[in-house]
Amino acid sequence: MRPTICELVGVNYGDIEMKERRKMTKRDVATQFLDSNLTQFRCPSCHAAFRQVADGTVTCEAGHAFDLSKKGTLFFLKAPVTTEYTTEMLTNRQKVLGAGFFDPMLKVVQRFLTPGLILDAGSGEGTTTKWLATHQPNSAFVGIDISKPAITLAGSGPASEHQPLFAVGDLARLPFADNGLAGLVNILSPANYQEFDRVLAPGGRLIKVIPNAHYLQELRALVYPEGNHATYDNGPVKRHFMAHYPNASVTPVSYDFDLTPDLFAALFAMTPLTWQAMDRKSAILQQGLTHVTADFEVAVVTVP
Ligand SMILES: C[S@@+](CC[C@H](N)C(=O)[O-])C[C@H]1O[C@@H](n2cnc3c(N)ncnc32)[C@H](O)[C@@H]1O
Ligand SMILES: [Zn+2]
Repeated sequence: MRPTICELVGVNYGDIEMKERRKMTKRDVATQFLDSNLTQFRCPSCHAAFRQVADGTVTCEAGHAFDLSKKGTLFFLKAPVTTEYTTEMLTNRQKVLGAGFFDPMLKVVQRFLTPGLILDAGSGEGTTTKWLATHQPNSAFVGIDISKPAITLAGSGPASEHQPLFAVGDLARLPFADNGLAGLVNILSPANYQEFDRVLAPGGRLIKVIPNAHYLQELRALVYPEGNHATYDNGPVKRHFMAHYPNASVTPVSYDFDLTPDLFAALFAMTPLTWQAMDRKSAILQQGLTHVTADFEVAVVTVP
């Protein structure tokens, strides 16, 4: 028998033929994902294993039940948490990232990934998770973010062939069993290294991306024309990471990204950085930028 596309690319979606998968709803796709990887998860409330996923609900051994939304997303928090990112900011972030702003950085992240189940911790509106899932088809990806509006956006649009599973959750209380993940990416987001160590398998990779000094420097210069805020100091975040993982390697990634007026407006609207300059918004938008610097450090460690 000829292999299906799923078998050819090696994604663990179970035995479902691709033409059957195309007829599935997003909730079905998420159910299939969970069913195929159920032992890798655990209940975020009581830490018991998940017993089953059926009728759109995943249930733990102790009876805690989590319903899949129509978008195939899960809600793993006790109560919603409000963050500084509004749906409008997240939509603009999706537009800028969708235009490829992070692509060269994500290519470097992808180089360090090994096949298996991979978590994007602090996935935001999901563009990074989807990009990695498409470019690393022999792995399965989960995106977790504490912001419900972010995960709602991540779950929007048609499900792709390599659809990640998205869940609202806290990266300090991850819904994963101990020592199961092949990889954990943590891009411009907060971290909890104790929890990351718990969920990573021996030999698993942690890849943390932090902004470097010149990240968005042209935008910073517009926002703070008089001050010394045009560069960003990643020292505290990097020192904290290196203290926990002294054997980590760090790869700098820096490039220029071209902006149209439309993309510049989206860039201005996607970050809290520009809140300082809301009173000068129309002047800044008129002045515009034709390009902006992307400057990161990609810190990688293989856990023992
Ligand atoms: C600057 S955004 C980066 C999002 C995405 N990685 C990206 O690069 O576009 C930081 C993200 O971390 C999320 N976050 C903050 N605290 C979190 C927590 N305790 N658990 C999960 N996500 C969290 C925020 O909701 C936000 O989406
Ligand atoms: Zn439970």
